[in-house]
Amino acid sequence: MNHPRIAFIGAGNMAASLIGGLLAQGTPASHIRASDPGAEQRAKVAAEFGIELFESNAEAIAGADVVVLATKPQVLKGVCQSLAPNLTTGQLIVSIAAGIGCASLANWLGPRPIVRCMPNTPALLRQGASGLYANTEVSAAQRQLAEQLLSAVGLALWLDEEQQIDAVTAVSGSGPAYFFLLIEAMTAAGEQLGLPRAIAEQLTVQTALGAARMASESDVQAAELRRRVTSPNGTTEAAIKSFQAGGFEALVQKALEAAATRSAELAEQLGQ
Ligand SMILES: NC(=O)C1=CN([C@@H]2O[C@H](COP(=O)(O)OP(=O)(O)OC[C@H]3O[C@@H](n4cnc5c(N)ncnc54)[C@H](OP(=O)(O)O)[C@@H]3O)[C@@H](O)[C@H]2O)C=CC1
Ligand SMILES: O=C(O)[C@@H]1CCC=N1
Repeated sequence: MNHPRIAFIGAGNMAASLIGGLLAQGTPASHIRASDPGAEQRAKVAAEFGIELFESNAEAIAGADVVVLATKPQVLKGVCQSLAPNLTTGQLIVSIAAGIGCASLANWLGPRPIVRCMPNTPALLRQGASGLYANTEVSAAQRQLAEQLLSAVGLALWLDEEQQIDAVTAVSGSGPAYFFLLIEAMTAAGEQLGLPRAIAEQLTVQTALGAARMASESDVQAAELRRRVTSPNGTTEAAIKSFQAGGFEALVQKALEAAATRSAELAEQLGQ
C-alpha cells in the first residue's frame, strides 16, 4: 500500500487520536510527523507513538503530502499565516478545526487545495466518524487522499455543503462527550441505587458498547431495538417515561443546536 506522508500541526488530543488510529491501521511511524510548541507534549507524543516531533511547524511539513491543521481554532490564523510561505504546491491541507471555513483558511494560506474535516476522538481505536468537505482547488486524487486518511480511522463521509460541517460538529465531533456524560450519569445513578462504583461503571460501559454494536450491526432501526427492550408496563417503560417527562428529546435537540451555533460563532469571531 502507498502510504502518504502526513504532518500534524499541533499534537494535542485530536491529533493524537488520529495518529494512534493511523498507526494501528498500518501507516508507518516514519510517515507521520507532528509539531507542537510544548516540549512536554512533544516528548509525550513521541514516546507514545514513536513518531518524530518538531518545535518548528515549517520543519514538520517538509516533504509531507498532507498537512493536518490540528491546533485550536483560536490560534489557527497565526499558524496559517506563518506556515503559508513554507507550503509547497501539491501539499493538501486538511483542517480539523471547529468553525473555521475554507474561505478563511484560503485567505490566510493563499489559494490551495483544502479539505475541511470534522473527526472525533474514537479515531484512536479506528472507530471514528468524520464529515469532509473539499474546496474547488482539491483534485480528484487529493480527494481520494483525504478519504484514505480519514477512512483509515473510521467512517468518513463527504458533505455537499460546507455549512453542514456545523451539524457534523454537533452530532459526531462533540458527540463522544455526550455519550461519556451519559456513562458518567448512569454510573453515578447505579451507585446511588446500591451498586459498588466499579460494577456500576463496568455494566454501564458494556451496555453502551452492546447497544452501539446492535444499532450499528443489525438491520433494525434504533426505535425498534428500543421497543424490543421495553416490555409493556415494565421497568424500561418506567425509565423512558421519566426521561420523556423531563423533555429528553427536546433537550438533545437544544444541546446539538448549541454546539452548531457555537461552531458558526467561532467562524464569525475567528474567521476574519
Ligand atoms: N478534541 C476533539 O474531540 C476534537 C477536536 N477537533 C478540533 O481539533 C483541534 C484541536 O483540538 P484538541 O486536540 O482538542 O486541542 P488541544 O489543545 O489538545 O491540541 C492543540 C495542540 O496544538 C498546540 N499548539 C498551540 N499553538 C500551536 C502552534 N502555533 N503551532 C503548533 N501547535 C500549536 C497546543 O499546544 P499548547 O497546549 O501548548 O497551546 C496543543 O498541544 C481544534 O481545532 C478542535 O476544534 C475536532 C474534532 C474533535
Ligand atoms: O469542543 C470542541 O470545540 C471540539 C470540536 C468538536 C469536539 N471538540
